[in-house]
Amino acid sequence: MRKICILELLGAKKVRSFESIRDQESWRLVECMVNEGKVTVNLTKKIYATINVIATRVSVGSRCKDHGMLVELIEQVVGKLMKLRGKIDKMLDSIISNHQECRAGGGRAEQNEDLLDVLLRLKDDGGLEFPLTYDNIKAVIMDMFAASTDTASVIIEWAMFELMLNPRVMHKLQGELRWVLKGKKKVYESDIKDLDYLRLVIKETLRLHPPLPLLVPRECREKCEIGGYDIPVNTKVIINFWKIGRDPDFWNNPESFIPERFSESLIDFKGTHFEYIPFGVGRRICPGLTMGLANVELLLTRLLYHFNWELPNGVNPENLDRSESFGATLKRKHDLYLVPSAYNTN
Ligand code: HEM
Repeated sequence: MRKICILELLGAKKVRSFESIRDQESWRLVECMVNEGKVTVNLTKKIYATINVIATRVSVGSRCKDHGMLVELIEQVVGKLMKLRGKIDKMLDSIISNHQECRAGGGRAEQNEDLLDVLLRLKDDGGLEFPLTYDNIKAVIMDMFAASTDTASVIIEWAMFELMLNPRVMHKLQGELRWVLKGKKKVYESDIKDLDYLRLVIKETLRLHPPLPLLVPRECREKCEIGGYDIPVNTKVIINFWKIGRDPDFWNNPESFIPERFSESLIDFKGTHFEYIPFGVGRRICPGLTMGLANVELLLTRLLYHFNWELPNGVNPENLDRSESFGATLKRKHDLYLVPSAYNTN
């Protein structure tokens, strides 16, 4: 299944094929905020809703009549897994049969397939070492929703938080965006390749605020010794990347938000530099890295290029709340409220 994810679902070509979905949904958010004018917005909710719709459309297309309901149920699913399982299962059954009807009528061209189309095609084609069942397919679709929504939205939110706290970085980043994009009325994904500082800002955000701070648990396959302690075989090992990312042995001024620290450095997040593993490492490294970054880069760029941002009345950077919530994903404890004013959108 991991092989299918990497080769068929989450590879660079497939990620590129969803460019128009990322474009439409992040632009919908820009237009909505431009229309609302200069008022305080709950940015947490807006980012989450946008990323969520992108994840849903990418996974099962927009043909699902129960879309809104599905999104709501998925939000609740983490806490109430067993109770909601039956409901979600039914809904996924109905989405699957819609897709099958479409396939029976000739189906979609390969470049227009959503992830569910790909999985159904692989199932029908046969020839897989382990044939796919509908339960397998439903489980993967649920994983795609869950793994792509929280991760990308919390990165964007923490990046916005750090930028409000660090006006120097905000100024430099918006300077880069507006210099490179030279008055464009709308930013596209193809513009993003030239935004070097944006990439450093995302990297630094991932260091201080990794969405999955403890990665996924592992098990020791061999007995070993670490720091004088004997670790028996089969011990569950949890890697605390949050702590590693702030370890003064590896990072100068670890608590400060300094994107430039990555500019002359070869450190990247592909899992070979163990001091920096926001996407994990080894055989279980995140297969959705390209898809996740594509979502983060476009939405963040549009939020920063098309708007200037202020704190709501009465809030100073010093009392911006930085509390984290407890859970598998490192979310903010409280929603982030900011005031956008539109820049160069008409
Ligand atoms: C940009 C945001 C993302 C971040 C920071 C992130 C981070 C991670 C991390 C840290 C792991 C655990 C890796 C390990 O323990 O070595 C992981 C696993 C995983 N991620 Fe992501 N992820 C992101 C986006 C996505 C997306 C968009 C998808 C799918 C559409 C995805 C699918 C998965 C899956 C299926 C696994 C489990 C892989 C396995 O256990 O073999 N992720 N991710």
